[in-house]
Amino acid sequence: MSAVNFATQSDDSKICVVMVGLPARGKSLIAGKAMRYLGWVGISARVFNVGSYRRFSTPQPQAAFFDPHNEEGERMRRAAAEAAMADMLQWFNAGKGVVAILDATNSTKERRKWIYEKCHEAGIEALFVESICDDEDLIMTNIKEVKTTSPDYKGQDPEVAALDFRNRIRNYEKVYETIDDDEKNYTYVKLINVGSTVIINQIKDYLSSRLVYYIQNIHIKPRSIWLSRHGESEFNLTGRIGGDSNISERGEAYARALPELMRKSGVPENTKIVIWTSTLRRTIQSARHLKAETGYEKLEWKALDELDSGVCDGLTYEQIAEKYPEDFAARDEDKYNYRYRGGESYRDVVIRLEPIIMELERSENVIIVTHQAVLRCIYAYFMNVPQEQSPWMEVPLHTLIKLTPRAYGTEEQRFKANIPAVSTWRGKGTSARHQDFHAAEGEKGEGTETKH
Ligand SMILES: Nc1ncnc2c1ncn2[C@@H]1O[C@H](COP(=O)(O)OP(=O)(O)OP(=O)(O)O)[C@@H](O)[C@H]1O
Repeated sequence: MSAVNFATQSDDSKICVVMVGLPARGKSLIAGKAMRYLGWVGISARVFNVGSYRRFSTPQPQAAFFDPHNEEGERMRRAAAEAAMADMLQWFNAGKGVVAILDATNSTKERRKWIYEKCHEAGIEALFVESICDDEDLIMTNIKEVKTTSPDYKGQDPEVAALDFRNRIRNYEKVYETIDDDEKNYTYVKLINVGSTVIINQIKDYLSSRLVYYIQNIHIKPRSIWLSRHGESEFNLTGRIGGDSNISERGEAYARALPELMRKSGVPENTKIVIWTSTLRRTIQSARHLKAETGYEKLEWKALDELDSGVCDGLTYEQIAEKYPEDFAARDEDKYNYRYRGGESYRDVVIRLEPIIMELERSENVIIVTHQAVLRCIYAYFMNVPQEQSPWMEVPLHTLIKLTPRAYGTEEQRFKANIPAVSTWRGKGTSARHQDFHAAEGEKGEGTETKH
């Protein structure tokens, strides 16, 4: 494997991201997203959630359990933290772990000192991430949105659960200590009111700085991201890959249908949407009517250009199998890592898409009109699709995918334009099925699904 990513570029540091903050400050959301992002770029990461360890002994505690004067509660919470720490150290010792995320309130200086020392002894860099939020309305919304449905309150009245959770927070507030000058030797980032102010201290290595950059870009404003391949192209019709061909007549019909398809997918009133395309003709042409009819701002990104198929550019899969049989087989064997001669692999595409993902995290509503391989990589990021699976996913032509991020997952809806197109999907060990003229064949219909 010749691919390089930022995991291998950086030193071989092991990092423990230590979440800090009162309950309902988005710690688990940040932890979950960071893990998904790291997995996508190929870095082995795992979340150790102290709450789930505590649930073994105390599945449904009441607010009083978290009272600092409750000795029994304190002892059990300490035991849960120790068990999570032990598992984390064992995971690092087993050799494959690069980033562990310790998801708990870690609300006192004493607790953080204990974590810091444990990590230090084991040669692990501790990176503290504190989320501070004093917006009472937002906290109440958070409680109602995610806490009343937590396993801690299973089967309980949501109103009673919300009140109990509020009291749980009050108990934590009694002992909570924000990270301050006493801890100035630690590496930390403080996110205040969902990143409207960010304080960064003592970041030492490349991986930590990438992580901090990612975390500080996260926002929680409601928004959607729409994904579409370009309309059917002339190359699609002849089964050739790569190139910079125009869209076909049916591709043009899709381009005309796209504004209506967007409306059908549900665009909230007065929503500003930005169109992103690649620099290749087929995506620009596919977004042309959408831009003209809506007046949405449009950006062209080189990073969204299709996977570069090098010497195979302009060939059909049959021709590739004939001319480069070994390469064809090698690609089937490990499609994610296979790099076309003089071209790219999926792994290379993910690396060049990293700034796109960062920008997407910062952005609100965006429609991305791009290419099959690029779309698979972007989709894999949002839907947490494993690397070995993502290059084989079917992303049909003339279909709009709407992704809506929720607190702990992304909701997906697909909208098909009723315009036939060739299928460019190729199963392992076969040549392209580009002769199949049924965009809708065997696909998932319109529907909603949430993945975590
Ligand atoms: N930086 C933030 N500040 C405040 N709220 C946030 C932030 N990030 C995400 N949220 C919101 O917080 C809610 C998720 O809460 P989450 O479960 O992640 O909190 P938590 O801090 O892990 O709580 P707990 O300590 O109970 O596990 C979501 O509704 C999300 O929109």
